[in-house]
Amino acid sequence: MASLAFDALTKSYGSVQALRGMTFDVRAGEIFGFVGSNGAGKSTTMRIALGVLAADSGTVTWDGRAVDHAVRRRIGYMPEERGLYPRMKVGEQLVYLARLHGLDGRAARASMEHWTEVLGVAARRDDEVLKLSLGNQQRVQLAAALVHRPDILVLDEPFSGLDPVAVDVMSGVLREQASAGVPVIFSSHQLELVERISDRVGIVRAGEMVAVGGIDELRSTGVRRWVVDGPPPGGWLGSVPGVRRVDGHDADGRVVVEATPGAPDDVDQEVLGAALAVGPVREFAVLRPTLTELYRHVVTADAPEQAGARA
Ligand SMILES: Nc1ncnc2c1ncn2[C@@H]1O[C@H](COP(=O)(O)OP(=O)(O)OP(=O)(O)O)[C@@H](O)[C@H]1O
Repeated sequence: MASLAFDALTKSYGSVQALRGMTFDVRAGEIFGFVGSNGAGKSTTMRIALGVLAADSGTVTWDGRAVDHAVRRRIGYMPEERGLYPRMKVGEQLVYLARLHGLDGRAARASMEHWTEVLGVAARRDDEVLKLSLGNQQRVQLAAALVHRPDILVLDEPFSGLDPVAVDVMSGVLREQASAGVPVIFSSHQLELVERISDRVGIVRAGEMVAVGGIDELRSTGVRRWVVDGPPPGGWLGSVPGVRRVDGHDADGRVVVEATPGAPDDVDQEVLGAALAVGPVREFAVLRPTLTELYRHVVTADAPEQAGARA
């Protein structure tokens, strides 16, 4: 299956090392959520794919072939700093961009009409971009990324500042594109949204990919936690080495217990056994972390010196 592969990218801006061997791939037909702290290196990685920036070392390939000018023309890109001409009319601008990417006049016009319709900005075709609200400018920005019918989508924070309806429209468009075989990578700080719409997620820390995988796969790794609805923990929890109670997670008499690093694989059986030895256990279940919890764990654990947060 074709994939957009980032392999061992490094990039420094003067003394700031923004990328330190960034490696991952985005497969055709999937939505890949790209997350990480401010300054972790997401925009830098995306800009390198677009050729807006050059890497110091490492490669970006599409279907095994170096991403060159011809491939880049087939990428739909939404830059973080946005890139529309404020004084140009929405419709003219989209037609212009489509033509720039090789569509003939008729196809460019049809594509502009289609995307302004789908994205709910058809009524604004004759308005200058600067007269639109920020959310509507963003819809136009997505239309600009899609108007030339790209084979690959690279979107830098496409959801920031959108209202919930626009988020749904945008997510629907990304899903449709992925279903048509387009690899879609988008960065975001809205982790619940990322968890909801991504097929796979990559978590970046200080210029490196530190966790990557399907949501379920990621959620089943990392910290092991169980919820126990049984006798008061004071009577049994202290007797099990390798676990601790997670404060602030009790609900309806249930406690949350977490394995500490180095705990044996079967420590869950010991927890259950210890609780049962004291009284009845009504519920004992694996508690999988949310993406937000996982993110906090991965991003803060043994954090190396950050590449530097941007102001
Ligand atoms: N043009 C530049 N000149 C100097 N340093 C830069 C430049 N662009 C980015 N950096 C630095 O490179 C690092 C990575 O920045 P980048 O914008 O790629 O991060 P990001 O993950 O996209 O962050 P955010 O979530 O805040 O958008 C940061 O330390 C940033 O300050």
